[in-house]
Amino acid sequence: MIEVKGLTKTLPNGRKLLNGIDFTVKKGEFVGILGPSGAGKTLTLRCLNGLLKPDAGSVLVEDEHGKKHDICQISKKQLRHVRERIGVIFQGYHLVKRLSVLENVMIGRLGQISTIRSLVYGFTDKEAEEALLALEKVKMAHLAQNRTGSLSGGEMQRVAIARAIFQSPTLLLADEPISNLDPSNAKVIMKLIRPLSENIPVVGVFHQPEMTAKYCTRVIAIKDGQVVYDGDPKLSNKTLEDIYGEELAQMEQYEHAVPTPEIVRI
Ligand SMILES: Nc1ncnc2c1ncn2[C@@H]1O[C@H](COP(=O)(O)OP(=O)(O)OP(=O)(O)O)[C@@H](O)[C@H]1O
Repeated sequence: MIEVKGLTKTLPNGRKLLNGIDFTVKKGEFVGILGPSGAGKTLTLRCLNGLLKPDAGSVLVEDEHGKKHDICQISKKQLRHVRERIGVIFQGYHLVKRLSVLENVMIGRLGQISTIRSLVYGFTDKEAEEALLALEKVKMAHLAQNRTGSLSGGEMQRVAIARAIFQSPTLLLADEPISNLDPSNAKVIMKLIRPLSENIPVVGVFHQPEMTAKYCTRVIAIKDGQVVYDGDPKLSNKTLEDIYGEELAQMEQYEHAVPTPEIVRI
């Protein structure tokens, strides 16, 4: 479970970027955060990961033993430990292109092994097998030895998901994980993320209400640094208009303008 209470972030000039964000996400939930540009979605996600310290509020995250930590208050060392179990999937994948696919998956657990072992990539055969299993889950095991830089965007995101799975996370965060992908790859990624929420809470920032309606179990909308909607992932047109305002027309134009790509396997 992750419990977010009263997150507030204010600029020195008095502008409130986050203005009392509250929500709880339980195991079994895949929550999509929506909202217009500049609403505070990414800042919220960064607070959930301990990358940004709010001025006020708390973020309670469970470690692998089920113990809750307020990541806004704990020491840097404790935060490093908690973050070893927070899987994050990014829009830009964050993989090391010169390494193999399998090595990139193993990076997910580097923080959990001793410094000496990590310096020489000292993983055991059992760990390598587990990494391969993670790759099988995302249907990428056949490319385990390939150079990551040779993969397509959709394939890279699948490797990033395998890396997060190998981390044995207690929480999974996704920062616009499908924004760089064509519609068919975006669906593949959503279908891979959703079952992960059976065992851990999953929270992602998205720009595609049609995708969160289909794959998320719940949607939270943020506008002007505040939660303005929290509930059913299928939003009515009225709610979408309330959330996005004039941006909605641009989004609809964009959706209709995106051609379905031809998939040619080379
Ligand atoms: N370091 C910073 N200094 C000043 N303002 C910032 C900083 N980081 C973010 N902001 C502002 O905070 C607001 C919220 O930013 P955030 O990145 O969370 O938006 P967002 O909802 O993720 O938007 P988008 O969908 O466009 O990515 C924006 O107006 C942004 O310009």
